[in-house]
Amino acid sequence: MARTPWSLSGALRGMFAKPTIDESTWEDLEAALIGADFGPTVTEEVIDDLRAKVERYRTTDPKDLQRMLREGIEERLSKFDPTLKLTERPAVVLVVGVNGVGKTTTIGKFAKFVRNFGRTVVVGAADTFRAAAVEQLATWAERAGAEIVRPQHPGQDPASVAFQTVERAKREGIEIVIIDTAGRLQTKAGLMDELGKIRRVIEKQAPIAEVLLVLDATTGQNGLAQADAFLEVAGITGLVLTKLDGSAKGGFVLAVQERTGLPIKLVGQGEAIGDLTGFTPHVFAQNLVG
Ligand SMILES: Nc1nc2c(ncn2[C@@H]2O[C@H](COP(=O)(O)OP(=O)(O)OP(=O)(O)O)[C@@H](O)[C@H]2O)c(=O)[nH]1
Repeated sequence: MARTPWSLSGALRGMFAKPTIDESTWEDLEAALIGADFGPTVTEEVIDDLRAKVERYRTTDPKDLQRMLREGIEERLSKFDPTLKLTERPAVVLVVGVNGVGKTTTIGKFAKFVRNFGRTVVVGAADTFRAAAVEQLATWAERAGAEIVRPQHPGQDPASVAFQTVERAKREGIEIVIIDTAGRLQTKAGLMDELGKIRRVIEKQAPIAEVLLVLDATTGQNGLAQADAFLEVAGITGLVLTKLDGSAKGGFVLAVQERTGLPIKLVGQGEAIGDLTGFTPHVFAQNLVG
């Protein structure tokens, strides 16, 4: 498998090349985990757990340590359920996040992702203040083979666009609804008002299946702070990590789930329409640790 920029294999190479586990092994491991944005708490827990296992199994072989690290990370990642719940018809998905994290691109890729499973899709452009954003979304929708509902005039109430999108899905029997929302909201109260209103008008017609928060993996745990307001008010059901292809912060993937208590459901690793996948802990742990 191709090496990813977030793989630990480079940082751990020296350590696993040694004949036996010694004190410097633990120092190298700690530096590698901190460098990969696992954060101090997770790093300490992972190392304590590994030290205990090394002692219990009386091993001195770095290869065993590598396997135990991989299994330990997989186990922690697997505590969260990455399955998208899209069984309702229509299944309404709200997509939220701060500007620039890759929200529009993600919606385009996600539309394509569900189209690949043979589902019909309509996208709602409820980020109504920027005409350019609506056009960008329309381009992605077309590429994905999805319908789009646009605002009838700039600045139209986002909730009314969301309403019209769900209405159209019901009228035309479209299976999946994806609603784009504005990322540039100044205050938590403003965010709460706008998202609250969008939710209420949607729920008059259909339950909301998923609320996905998009996060940029290159900003890692620092970027998470910007999304705090969404975490507090938006009723998030899952996370989407974008730009993992350009990120050295593989540990963020574990840290973000544990810090938010929310599962990662989708991962973006490139700018092309096919560069979005579901999240599989086993595959991720394998690529991360080697
Ligand atoms: N390498 C890489 N680039 C990505 C990925 N996802 C998005 N991008 C890029 O990130 C930039 C921002 O993406 P947008 O989709 O416009 O982000 P947005 O959050 O909608 O931003 P606004 O439109 O400003 O709200 C674009 O240049 C995308 O091509 C990814 O998974 N990998």
